[in-house]
Amino acid sequence: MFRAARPAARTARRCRAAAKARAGAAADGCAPAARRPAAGRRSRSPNALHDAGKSLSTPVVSPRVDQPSNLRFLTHTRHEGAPPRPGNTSTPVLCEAFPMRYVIIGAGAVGGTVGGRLAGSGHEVVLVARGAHHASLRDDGLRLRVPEGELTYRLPVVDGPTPLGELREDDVLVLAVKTQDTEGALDAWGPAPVAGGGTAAERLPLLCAQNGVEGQRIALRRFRRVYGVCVWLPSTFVEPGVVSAAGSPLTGILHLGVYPHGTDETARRVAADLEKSRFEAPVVPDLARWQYAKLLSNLANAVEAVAGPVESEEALALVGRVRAEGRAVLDAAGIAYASVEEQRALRGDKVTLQPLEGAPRGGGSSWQSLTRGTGTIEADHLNGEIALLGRLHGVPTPLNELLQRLANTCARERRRPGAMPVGELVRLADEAETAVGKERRLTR
Ligand SMILES: CC(C)(CO)C(=O)C(=O)O
Repeated sequence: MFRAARPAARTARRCRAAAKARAGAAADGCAPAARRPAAGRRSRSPNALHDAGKSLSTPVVSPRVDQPSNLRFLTHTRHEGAPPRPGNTSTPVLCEAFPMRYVIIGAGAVGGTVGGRLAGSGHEVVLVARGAHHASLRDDGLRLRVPEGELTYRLPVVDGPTPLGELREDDVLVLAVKTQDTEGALDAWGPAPVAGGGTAAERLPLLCAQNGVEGQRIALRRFRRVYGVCVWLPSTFVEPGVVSAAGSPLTGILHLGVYPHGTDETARRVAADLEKSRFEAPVVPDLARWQYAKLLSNLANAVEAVAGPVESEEALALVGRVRAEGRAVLDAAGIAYASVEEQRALRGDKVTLQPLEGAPRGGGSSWQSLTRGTGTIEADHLNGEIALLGRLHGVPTPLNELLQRLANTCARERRRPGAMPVGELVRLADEAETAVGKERRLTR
């Protein structure tokens, strides 16, 4: 529960002292350095299959949970690099000396990994899950399979905000559900009351750790304080209660920033916590540039889901065409995106996939949706985002439309991933492009 704040002046003094100490450390060259990968390692694609490896050890980790909150509010400010948000003039800024509690809404592959890693570095974490996953997390803890072994985290687990009572003023909500589940999650969490008055939507920071660009836009309709995350985190939902993340030496790279643009103290504090938890977390004023670059890479998700691993020359060539279509659309829309070289330079070998026993990585998030037979898939917000922008800016997108349609059909009909031979998919892609070419000639 939220505790009474100390007198603001005293808290401000403590925070200023902490900031001064940090600045001094940085000047002395003692600031925490970004983790560097071991030299000489070969990076593997996060989408590669990993099914060989060594035995798992099973340490039971007892992260700090339910520790008293030391949170104190310092000042009120607005985020930098962006105009003030209406109604957001009294956003409390949390003093860096005091910890925050992370409420992970959607503790699946990405959410479970982020939550587990934060808990492992001593942060207070609440997991939100439903059904069999909720029951397993509650009864047996979160089992996180990572290159160090299987780590078990016994954390508070809820299926919605009600069991938590009032949310705390130091809560950070991390939305890690798939984009198509965003509305439902926000319906539940937006109106939740926060200690001291107001609702989550009015007062708490909401970080959208999702693929695509739409979740944060949906969120900003309801929440005042929205942050975007560019999620580079190969992870898998193995079975209820178990998630795996094979990246090493880092578990993932999570760019973050204020949505729609800018940075602020909350983003920096979250990033600092993530950087203590095996992530690199650059706080960037132009997050969209990274997110659109990631969107281009996620256009291949549907190819993998529909036709299996993108390994053959045929499949790689098709992905090249699908991404070229995506780039043409972004260029026509005047949307900037980080280049492949810039992304490669930043990521280097920092997130190299290691074999994990008992947790083979079959594929990316769309592949996993088909494997689990969830009945839905993210394609409307990946290939569908390109189709939407194409229609808005007059650029035909036959390949992305085709993939969006096929991926949705596979999900709806609960087909296994890779059900269509890649040759057949290429034939359909050729046909779709030819049809658009003919249509254009006729309408000229
Ligand atoms: C890059 C990767 C594999 C992990 O973040 C991904 O985006 C996905 O699975 O959709």
